Amino acid sequence: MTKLSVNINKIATLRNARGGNVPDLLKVAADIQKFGAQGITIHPRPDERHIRYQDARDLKSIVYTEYNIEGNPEKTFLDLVLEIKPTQVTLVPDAIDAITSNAGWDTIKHGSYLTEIVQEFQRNGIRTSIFVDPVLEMIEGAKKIGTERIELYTEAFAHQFGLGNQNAILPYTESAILANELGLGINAGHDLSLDNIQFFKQNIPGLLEVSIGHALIAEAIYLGLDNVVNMYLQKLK
Ligand SMILES: CC(=O)[C@@H](O)[C@H](O)COP(=O)(O)O
Ligand SMILES: NCC(=O)COP(=O)(O)O
Repeated sequence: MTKLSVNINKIATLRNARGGNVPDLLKVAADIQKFGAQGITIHPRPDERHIRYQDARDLKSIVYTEYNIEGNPEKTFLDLVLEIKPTQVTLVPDAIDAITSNAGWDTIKHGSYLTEIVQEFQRNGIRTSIFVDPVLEMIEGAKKIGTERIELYTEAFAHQFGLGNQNAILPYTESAILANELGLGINAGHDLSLDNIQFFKQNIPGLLEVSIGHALIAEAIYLGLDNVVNMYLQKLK
C-alpha cells in the first residue's frame, strides 16, 4: 500500500495572506486525517513564508498519523526537528531563496555531511528520507549514507507526463528497482496530482509514500467551488 501524506504548506500560505487564522491550519490537519490521509507533511522554510516554526510545534499534538517534516538541515531546522521528533524527516537541499524545491541531493558530494545528520536524527528515533533525483548513482550514495528511505523528486516526471511523454517514468522505475534491491524505502513527491498519480504508482514498485500538496490543495479548491458558490446563492435568495 502507498500512503498519502498531505502537504499543508499551501493552507498556511492562504492563512498568512490575511494575518489571521483562516483557514485554521490545525483544524485542516485534523480533518485531512479524519478524511483518511495517512500522513501530514510540512516544509517549514527559513523565511516562514508558509509554515511557521510554531506551526510545526503545534501540529505535534494534532498529527496522529505519520508526521513528516521536510527541509534543509541547517541549524535551526535541525534543532526544530530534534525538538518535535516527528515520524520522519525528509532532507531537501533547498537554496534559501528557492521558490520551491528544485533539485535532489548530490549524495556522493555531500555523503559525509548527510551521514552525520542522518545518524543524529536516527539516534533520536526519527526516520530519515533523502530527496533525490532518479539517478542510480544518487540512490547508491543514499544507501551508503545509511538513510532508511529516499524521496524521488518527481517534478521532471510530472512535467513530461503532462506533455504526453510517458517514457519520463523510466528513470524513476529503474531507480525504484535499485532502491528495492538495496533495501531502501521509497517515497516520492513534487507536482504529483490527480492526473499523474495513478500512472506513477503503477510504475514504481514498492512505493511506500507520496507527499502531495500544491496540486491537491488546488484540486480541493476547484472541486469545492460549485458547492460553495451555490451555498452563497442559497443564502442570498
Ligand atoms: C520537497 C518537496 O518537493 C516539497 O516539499 C515542496 O518543496 C513543497 O514546498 P513548497 O510548498 O514550499 O513549494
Ligand atoms: N515532498 C513533496 C511534497 O511534500 C509536496 O510537493 P507538492 O505536491 O507541493 O509539489
